[in-house]
Amino acid sequence: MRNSSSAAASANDVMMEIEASKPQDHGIVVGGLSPLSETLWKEKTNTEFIGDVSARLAWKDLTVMVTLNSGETQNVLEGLTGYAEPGTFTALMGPSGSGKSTFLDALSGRLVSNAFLSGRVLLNGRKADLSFGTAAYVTQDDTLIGTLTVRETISYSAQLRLPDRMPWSEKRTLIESTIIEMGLQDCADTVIGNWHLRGISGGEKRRVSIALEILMRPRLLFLDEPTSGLDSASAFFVTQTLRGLSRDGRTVIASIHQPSSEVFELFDRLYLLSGGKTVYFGQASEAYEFFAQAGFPCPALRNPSDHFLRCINSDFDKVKATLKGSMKLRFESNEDPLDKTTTAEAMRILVDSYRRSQYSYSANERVEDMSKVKGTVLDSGGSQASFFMQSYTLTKRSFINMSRDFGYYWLRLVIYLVVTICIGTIYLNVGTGYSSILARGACASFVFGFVTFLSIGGFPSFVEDMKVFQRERMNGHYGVSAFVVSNTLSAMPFLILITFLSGTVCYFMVRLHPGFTHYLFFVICLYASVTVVESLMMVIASIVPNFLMGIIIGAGIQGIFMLVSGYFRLPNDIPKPFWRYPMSYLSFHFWALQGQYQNDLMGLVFDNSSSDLPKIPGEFILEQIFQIDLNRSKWMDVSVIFVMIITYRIIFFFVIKINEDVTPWIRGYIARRKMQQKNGNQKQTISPYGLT
Ligand SMILES: Nc1ncnc2c1ncn2[C@@H]1O[C@H](COP(=O)(O)OP(=O)(O)OP(=O)(O)O)[C@@H](O)[C@H]1O
Repeated sequence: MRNSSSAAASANDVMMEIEASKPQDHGIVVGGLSPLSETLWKEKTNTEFIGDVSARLAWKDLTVMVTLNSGETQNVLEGLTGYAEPGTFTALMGPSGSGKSTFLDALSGRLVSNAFLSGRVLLNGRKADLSFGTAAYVTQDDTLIGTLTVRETISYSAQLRLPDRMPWSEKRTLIESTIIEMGLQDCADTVIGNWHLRGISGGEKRRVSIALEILMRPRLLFLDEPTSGLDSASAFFVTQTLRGLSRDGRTVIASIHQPSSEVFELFDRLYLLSGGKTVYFGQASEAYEFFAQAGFPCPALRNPSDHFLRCINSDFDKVKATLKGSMKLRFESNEDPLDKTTTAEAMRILVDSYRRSQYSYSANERVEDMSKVKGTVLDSGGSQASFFMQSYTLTKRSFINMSRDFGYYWLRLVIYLVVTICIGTIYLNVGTGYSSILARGACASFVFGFVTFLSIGGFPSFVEDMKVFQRERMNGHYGVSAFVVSNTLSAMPFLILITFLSGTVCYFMVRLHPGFTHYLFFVICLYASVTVVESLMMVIASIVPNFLMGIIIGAGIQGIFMLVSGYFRLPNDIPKPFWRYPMSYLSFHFWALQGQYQNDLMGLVFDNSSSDLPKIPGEFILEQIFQIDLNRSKWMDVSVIFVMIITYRIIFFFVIKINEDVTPWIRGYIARRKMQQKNGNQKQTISPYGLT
């Protein structure tokens, strides 16, 4: 009874959360905030909160210039002027390579380092730095965690970003209302899907990606080709959802590739780009008229968006020329003006017509008006959750993912067990005869060399983790340190389980040195060795995000480390420069073998029962045959491996930081230098003023 009333209450909350942001009249709601959105935004705004947190975005004379490797510069966007208002859905269209993605990147502050922006981008009349969370940005690819359900994906994202002090009931209301808003109720408890789990459809995945970004109730939403790769019904559903989001007073800008006529009808405004220039900006419904006035009316029965793109896609010129050359195209008399002129010429006419048109004039006027009105400063600054909440949530999410993904650790556990059973049967009850001396050495070398090497198999999963991290990081969901901490902690239980089980099988089948501490050392050393390989592979994944290249590099590094471990060549015989110092000391195999040899042989006596040959103490073998320094404790050797794990984790942290902060700066600097040198050579000057 109590449960059902609380469920009803929470359902009411969810409906209130949605209802409050629905349009009240026939028109568009501006700044209509639900109760929870209002709480969130009150904390985010720098200026006095006046209830209106709508985003009015205007851009004037926006030009983006990129430097190419040769030092040449190229204008990708040229003098774009326009605006996007709350409650509207602006579609950005243009042929491939026309600059749509660059335009979205320029507006959202995500331009790559060799691209330079000039002109103004104003948010609510103020110069805006839109990076990290002020505006939400949904990228083209859906990098989601395949093992989580839709509801879990959104819930974890909420816990990662919503303030810690917000009660769970309120967080749940936001999560449920987001699920309803994106039409995901039917698949809320279905997994996203991966290589071995059948999951939700492509259109649903796209809606989950959008749901994650609207969770924090952003007022400005950028989407890069949200409908590409979807069938017409899914594309229509996604676009309809975006239009619905805009009707809640949000400002939505999306680049759309080849929309169907149903999808086209959902656009409020259309920004048509070709070769980086504005072909048309205005009401989507007035675009027909503009094209007709410019001399390119849309023929009856043709999809308007197909016609617009046909008029401005210069690739058609090349296609026509090729077909003409091969005599495949017969020219019949046709009334279509496009058949009488080249696309390049049509584009020139359209760009000129737009520049002189009423549409361009009124866009300029509106931009001027918008830049005079100073509104609320929208600066969300990304996640509002504390470092501990972020680390805890990421650890939990990552742990659940690892436990559900068969390929992450379970498969490795099976392989480890199979391999260690093989080792166990080959070295079964190895004994203390003379021949067991080399057998013990070889067994240790194989376990700490090849068996730990198998950890490389986790690399594809690390790469997937890095992709999710990069998307979430770009959108300001959490910090790098929280990611590194969670990544380390979540793997720990699995690695302990794998090494404990396989180490135990191997230890007792081979019957290595008897005694609990010896067994414990063997398992700890195996755990440390597998963890250090994982840490090394994580560093590689952060530098080389391609899994084939990463596996090859990881295998190469481990092969070299194995070579100098002291088994294939005895420590004192390894050439001193480079191989012994520093390579053997950098090799974790070296420390693992030194420790395990001591652990196994010290205290044992080897004899040969069939002859009168002398008994050989383990200490003698260690010093004289394996060249082990007995003054150093085996625990010291294993400690060195733990220090290596920490060092690799620190390197991992810094590599991510360098990738984020230093590399773009260096690339930008190089691009600028190349540009300056080129200009110097050509005795030209490109004004650096206004370039950012
Ligand atoms: N950083 C850059 N360096 C060099 N060239 C660039 C850079 N960014 C964009 N370009 C070039 O600018 C043009 C526009 O690229 P952009 O990705 O913005 O086009 P698009 O309209 O989004 O294309 P698509 O629809 O195929 O994704 C392309 O020719 C591209 O090669």
